[in-house]
Amino acid sequence: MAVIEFKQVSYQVGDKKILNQLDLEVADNDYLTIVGLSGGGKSTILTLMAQMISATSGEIDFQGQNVMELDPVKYRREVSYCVQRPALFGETVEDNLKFPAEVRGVEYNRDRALELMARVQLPASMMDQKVIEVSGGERQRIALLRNLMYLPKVLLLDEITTGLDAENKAIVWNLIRAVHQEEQIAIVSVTHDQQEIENAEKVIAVVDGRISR
Ligand SMILES: Nc1ncnc2c1ncn2[C@@H]1O[C@H](COP(=O)(O)OP(=O)(O)OP(=O)(O)O)[C@@H](O)[C@H]1O
Repeated sequence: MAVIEFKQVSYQVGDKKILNQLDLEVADNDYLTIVGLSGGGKSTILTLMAQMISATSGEIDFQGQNVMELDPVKYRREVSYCVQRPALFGETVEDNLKFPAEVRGVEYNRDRALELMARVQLPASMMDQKVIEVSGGERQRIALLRNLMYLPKVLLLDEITTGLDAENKAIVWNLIRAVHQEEQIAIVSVTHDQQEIENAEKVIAVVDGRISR
């Protein structure tokens, strides 16, 4: 079954057609990699999936229901969006891992946070580290853990390993592949990374706002 489905989705700003009558399906356990030249519309597809913006025309469904009819707060818990060079919140690393519990009004699960930290090779001692003191690679890993404290149905990744070194990239991809396989989370990843593209399960190329087949 499709977890996200685009039906003839267009996105236009002024006279500029950014996406043109796009049909696209993300199945329950897909790992979809979106590629294409710069400016083709890849990030726009992700921001539409994340409901940061709304389609100009057409319909986007989540598990068979029009997203326009769904509660945006609940939707964002199911469809989680991670960007390149994400901002960290609060003062410490742990503030970021507490945040998902705070917005849900539930108790923070420190064991879960520590388990995730270990999976991306961050020591427990880093919990108290100030966010302004973490490196770019650490920041990307911490932000990704924030997305995974509560497992979404779909994880949207916008060039999240761009600018990271090979070691950091491998750590990040290992966790993503693991949650995809173990927890059956659908992944939609926009990338220019050659290695990621070579290892991709399903690739979609976007050219001038359309899927090129
Ligand atoms: N709000 C907006 N107003 C005007 N133009 C926009 C807006 N959002 C996106 N665009 C334009 O739409 C096109 C597609 O942008 P998008 O960011 O989706 O491309 P992309 O394929 O992700 O590119 P890149 O690989 O460089 O990140 C670009 O030409 C961009 O300038």
